[in-house]
Amino acid sequence: MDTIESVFTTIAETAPEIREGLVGRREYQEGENPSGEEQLAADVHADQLLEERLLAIDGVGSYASEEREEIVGDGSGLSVAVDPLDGSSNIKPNNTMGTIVGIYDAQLPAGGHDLIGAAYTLYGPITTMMTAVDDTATESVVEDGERHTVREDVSLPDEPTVYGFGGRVPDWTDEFTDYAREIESDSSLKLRYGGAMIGDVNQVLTYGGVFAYPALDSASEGKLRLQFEGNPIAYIVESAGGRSSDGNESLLDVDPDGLHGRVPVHVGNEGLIDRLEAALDD
Ligand SMILES: O=P(O)(O)OC[C@H]1O[C@](O)(COP(=O)(O)O)[C@@H](O)[C@@H]1O
Ligand SMILES: [Mg+2]
Ligand SMILES: [Mg+2]
Repeated sequence: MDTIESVFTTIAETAPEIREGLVGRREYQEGENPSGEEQLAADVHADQLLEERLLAIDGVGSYASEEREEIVGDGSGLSVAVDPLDGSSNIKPNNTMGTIVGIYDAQLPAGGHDLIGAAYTLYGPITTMMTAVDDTATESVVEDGERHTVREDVSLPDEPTVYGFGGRVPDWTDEFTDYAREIESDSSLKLRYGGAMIGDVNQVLTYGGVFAYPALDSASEGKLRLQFEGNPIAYIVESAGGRSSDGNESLLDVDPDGLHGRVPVHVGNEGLIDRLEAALDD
């Protein structure tokens, strides 16, 4: 099995333990992650499991995660960049969460064009997984840590129907606000925002539409991290025939600003992202 497939298999095999490990780990603990955010015991538990399992894979030489300052490993072979638990603020209200992995054929921090594979697992009513390699996305149901393919060559529906925008409305820039008003008044689109990027992106990949966590007046780089969230999600959405943008260009073209650098994230149907870039260009 090649290293990319081994990473996907390891993420699927670890999913039940991460999911079961949520119980009893819903409290914030001492300390912050490198982005200055509080850490849940569940974040740290998932991070520890994934570091151990992924670094044990032949061909994986570096492990980095949003939960730890430094890269771990001997730097040989491929690098994996992980968001062990995306949407962890959703744990208390028992809403969706997920795990994201980007597989880079380069030392980190790296640009999106160094990605050779990406995946996420979604802990929803059931556990599903989206994997992307060689410009093709595949959706699986994960049962007892085993992947069962349910959608091959995933592609965004031509007629989009959902949108979800993060950040507080009063904090949106004027240009993004104009775009949001245009989207809200489009009768073919309805609001679907769950507070976990992975759940919101999976809706876009299922129904077609747009997800954004945009630049804010208070945070010009937005909230999401290029290495662990922006790049892998862009790789997956673009593999499904969609587009990604930091507001100006594909996220995969953005030069990394350190390991934990943030970036405005917009992903979805090509037409909706084209309209976003036009709106931000005004
Ligand atoms: O709470 P906010 O500001 O709406 O932010 C929601 C966003 O923050 C995140 O939860 C950040 O991810 P983490 O939970 O991995 O830190 C995204 O999943 C989500 O899109
Ligand atoms: Mg996240
Ligand atoms: Mg996280």
